[in-house]
Amino acid sequence: MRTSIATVCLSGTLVEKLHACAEAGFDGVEIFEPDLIGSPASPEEIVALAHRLGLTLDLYQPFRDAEGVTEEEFGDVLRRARAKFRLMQRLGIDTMLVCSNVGTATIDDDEVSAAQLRRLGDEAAAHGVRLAYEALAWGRFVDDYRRAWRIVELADHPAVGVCLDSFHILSRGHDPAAIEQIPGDKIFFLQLADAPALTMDVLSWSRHHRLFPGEGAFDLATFVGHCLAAGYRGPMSLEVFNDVFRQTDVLRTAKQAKRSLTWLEDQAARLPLQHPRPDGPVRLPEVAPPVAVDFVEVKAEDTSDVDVLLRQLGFTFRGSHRSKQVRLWTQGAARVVCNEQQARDQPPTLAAVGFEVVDLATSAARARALDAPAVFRRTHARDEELPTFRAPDGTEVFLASVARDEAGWVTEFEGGEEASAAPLLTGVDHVNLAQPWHSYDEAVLFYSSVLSLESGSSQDVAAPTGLVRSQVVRSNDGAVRLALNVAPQAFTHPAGFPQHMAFSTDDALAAARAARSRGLRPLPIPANYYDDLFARFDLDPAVVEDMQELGVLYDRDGTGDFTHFYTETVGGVFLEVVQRSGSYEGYGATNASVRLAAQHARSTGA
Ligand SMILES: O=C(O)c1ccc(O)c(O)c1
Ligand SMILES: [Mg+2]
Repeated sequence: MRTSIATVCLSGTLVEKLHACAEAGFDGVEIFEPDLIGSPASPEEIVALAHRLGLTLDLYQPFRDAEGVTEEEFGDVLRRARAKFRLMQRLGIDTMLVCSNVGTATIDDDEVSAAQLRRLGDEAAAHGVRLAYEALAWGRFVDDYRRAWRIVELADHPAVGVCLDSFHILSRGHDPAAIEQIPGDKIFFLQLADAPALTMDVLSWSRHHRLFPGEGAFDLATFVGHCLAAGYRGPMSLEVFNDVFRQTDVLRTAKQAKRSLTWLEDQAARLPLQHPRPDGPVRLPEVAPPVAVDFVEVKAEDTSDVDVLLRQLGFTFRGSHRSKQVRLWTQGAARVVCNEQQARDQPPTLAAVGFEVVDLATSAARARALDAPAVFRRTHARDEELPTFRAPDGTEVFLASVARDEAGWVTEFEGGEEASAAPLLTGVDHVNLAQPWHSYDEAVLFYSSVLSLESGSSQDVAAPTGLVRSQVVRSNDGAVRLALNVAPQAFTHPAGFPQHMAFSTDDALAAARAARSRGLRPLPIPANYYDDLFARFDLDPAVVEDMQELGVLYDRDGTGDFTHFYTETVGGVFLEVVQRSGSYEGYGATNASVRLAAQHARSTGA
């Protein structure tokens, strides 16, 4: 399907925006009026540039406060509209978005609004223009797309149709199913935006927090499905007002936007549609989510502090790579690679995560179809070249075939020991990746779309230096879980906000005891925490005493419980050991804020 994007989604000047939209692969743009008014380029220059870039100009917007006004006021509406129609002729744009009246409406009467839109339609038609009437969620009288359609139906004018904007419909909780009652050729335009689930007034929500599809909580696939079933034939266009995207790199945001539409088109294509259109929607290569984390890589000039922690947690040193400065540690199914190549002056960070996928070729094709940037580096652990992509946070994502011959690359490591036959730690439970504030939403979309993971709701965890926003993307069966955390702004030092990997165990207390016997000093947890544990849960005092002694934390909900402990942080990395019982699916959010305070105390000595 044709793709389009409103210029308001992006940072920069109108000319910069057009270049970025074209480079990201959009077919067209919506010209957001303030971008044009503020541009030194004439309408004719904009047309020439768009033509040269291969972009169509699909929509001019917005035209405000047109209907439901007094006759006297309407005279001025017509005067304003004529000026805009002449401008649109210069721009060669044939569709103008008219949003429902917010500021000047005094007449709450569909007949009056319809008659005014009809007269505006006559004027538009005389200029070769059509009007797409959009119900803003905060419109004075018209704030529901079903009412906007009723007015358009009453107006009964060939140049008057509706514009459907997912935000205005889904933010109000309006059922999009009635879209199917609108004839497809009366849906003149379709604007798409996602948004996080927030409880706030819709105007602020819309103007500051919209997201690209796949980054928020709206069910946009179903929404688009209704539009396609209605017979909509126009472009899928993005209209996202967002405080972050207004200031991030224009090309990067445009590419993220395009990825979101590619993902959404695929989601919509999966729905059984009554009226599939001849030009799509296009499917992506379909892949199952990864079945496991293959390995996690720590990179540093000197990883020896991490090696010590791994040894204390019971990992076995499996050897050094025969040709590279890389060491392999394993325990159960968990593999950690310590990489000292090309890391001069770098403290330890989580640099890469490998994922085991069932169908390597198709997973790589999907990543490429979503324009995931390829990384070319010699794989540290094997001679075969694994498909590798760079996530928005800089993490390198390796794809490895679950069916490959494991012995192959492990034998490239020499001088190591035999893996333990009875490991206390059994695998990787989750990997926690710190996100720069400006690429968090992009990361949610990247990991969920490229790896076919599902994103849950986001949570805020209090730290002494700020709130840490956290969202998990995971496979349905929980075998792969990534926790994406936005670091508070205070974390600007080189190691950044600490990241961690959590290993699973069937007995966290035993694992903590064994680690202690190997010299591990767990992250110290305040006594107050254990006093509070008694208040939260009816626990055996002897068990809590053990927990306190070993720095072990505990959580429980209606589904099961969670017992876990943390190592100290080295550079930008720490390790966690977790035991899930019953069907507990959380991450101990209450405990995470205790952990953040403890880490803060350790780093400041306070
Ligand atoms: O926030 C606004 O005013 C506004 C303007 C035009 C739109 O298409 C829209 O959805 C919102
Ligand atoms: Mg809109």
